[in-house]
Amino acid sequence: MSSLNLEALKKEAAIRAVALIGSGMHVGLGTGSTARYAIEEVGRRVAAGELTGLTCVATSEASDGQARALGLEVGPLTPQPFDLAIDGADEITPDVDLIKGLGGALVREKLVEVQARRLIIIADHTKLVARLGEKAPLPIEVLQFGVQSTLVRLQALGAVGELRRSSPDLHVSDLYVTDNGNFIFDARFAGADLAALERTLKGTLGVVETGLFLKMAERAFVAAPGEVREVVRGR
Ligand SMILES: O=C[C@H](O)[C@H](O)[C@H](O)COP(=O)(O)O
Repeated sequence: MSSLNLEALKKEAAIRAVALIGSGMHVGLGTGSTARYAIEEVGRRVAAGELTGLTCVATSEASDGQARALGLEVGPLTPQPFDLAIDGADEITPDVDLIKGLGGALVREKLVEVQARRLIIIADHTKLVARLGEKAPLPIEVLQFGVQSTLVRLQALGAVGELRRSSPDLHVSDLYVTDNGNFIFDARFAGADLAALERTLKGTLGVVETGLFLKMAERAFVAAPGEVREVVRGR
């Protein structure tokens, strides 16, 4: 499938999710190439007068900038629950467990989305997997300070991977730095107990957060040619 067609599918999924937003809602805005379409559609609906009194929190500097440029009201993260958060994902299981963070925004995404009454995922069909880790590595955000020591601890847990670079260009040796000033270790793990893996990783010194989003999402709109499929947790 051409990348142009995939973009059209991402947009279709985004439009379906944004249709769930109503006036006066407090909304979490995701990050990435699919979430961009959702933010664009929110902006369109606000500009058309279809939505009023919306307040938003963005999960990255990029999404914050896009939303503000569209005239959306964007504020800081407070303990106020979100009616809805809409975001993309890198892998989606049939029970809507997720790997997120290939776009580098996993920490802010988790901080926002854990407060969402409804977390709605949007994606094209290439993101569907039977098991997490099938295609994507697991992004783990780690502190810059002492990173080599953190990597030794992660490798001792069985992680195989590498620190993310800022560019796939082999001549660029700079490491990717997140909006929070941290590095990302893209890891592969053997083993099936992801909840246990998450607990172990969160207990590892130097680890800030992981891209495992387990039992957080309510549903995913997954667009394939000719249909947008709803994948619902617990169904
Ligand atoms: O850190 C980034 C996020 O988790 C994204 O939502 C995820 O990587 C999916 O991005 P995209 O829609 O560009 O495939």
